[in-house]
Amino acid sequence: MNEAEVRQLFVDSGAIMEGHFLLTSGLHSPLYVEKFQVLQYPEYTAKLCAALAARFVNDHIELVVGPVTGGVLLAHEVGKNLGTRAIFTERENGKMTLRRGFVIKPGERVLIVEDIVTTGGSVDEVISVVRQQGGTPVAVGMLVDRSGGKVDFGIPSQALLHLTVDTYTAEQCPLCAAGKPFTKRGSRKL
Ligand SMILES: O=P(O)(O)OC[C@H]1O[C@H](OP(=O)(O)OP(=O)(O)O)[C@H](O)[C@@H]1O
Ligand SMILES: O=C(O)c1cc(=O)[nH]c(=O)[nH]1
Ligand SMILES: [Mg+2]
Repeated sequence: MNEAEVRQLFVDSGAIMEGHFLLTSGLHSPLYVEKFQVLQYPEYTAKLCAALAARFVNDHIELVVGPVTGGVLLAHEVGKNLGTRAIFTERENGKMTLRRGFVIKPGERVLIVEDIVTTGGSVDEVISVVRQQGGTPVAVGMLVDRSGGKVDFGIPSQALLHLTVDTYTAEQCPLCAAGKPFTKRGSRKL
């Protein structure tokens, strides 16, 4: 899939939403990409993940890790394409962690996958978990990088779709200043 096809899939699925949103980073934004409007179709998830996995076929990936919620699906499908195990991280008392008895072997070469990246904070936390467990974070694969190319994980990264979207602190948010109420969509408890 090329970038235009990925963009069209997100638009046609109704994933691109306008309004006033509180993001997982605590930032506010007039645009939200509701990945599950796309991921609810297994056929689309499979196509996107095949395209993402293709970017990393020469990286000798041994394990794919993604953060809950979308990362569970993405890791599974990308791992299927790469012939690896697939596990996920989740937050415990707000801290990203590995549960469920998941183990990363020493030196294991890990691909981190993520659905939407805004600040890159969630991916950074997953990278830290992988390092703490003794694994080797090799690269990051994203469906959508909405940071305008600003994110830098210190390891190679690839995104299927690049967007540049405004984000604001609550204090600087023009939508707050205009009195427009915000909504919170993701699973993180803020
Ligand atoms: O780059 P960041 O600033 O960290 O933001 C991106 C993260 O926020 C969203 O997850 P969220 O925590 O809202 O939960 P969800 O995946 O369950 O929707 C999104 O799925 C990414 O994981
Ligand atoms: O930053 C976020 O929390 C976020 C932004 C976005 O567009 N979509 C999403 O699922 N999460
Ligand atoms: Mg998430």
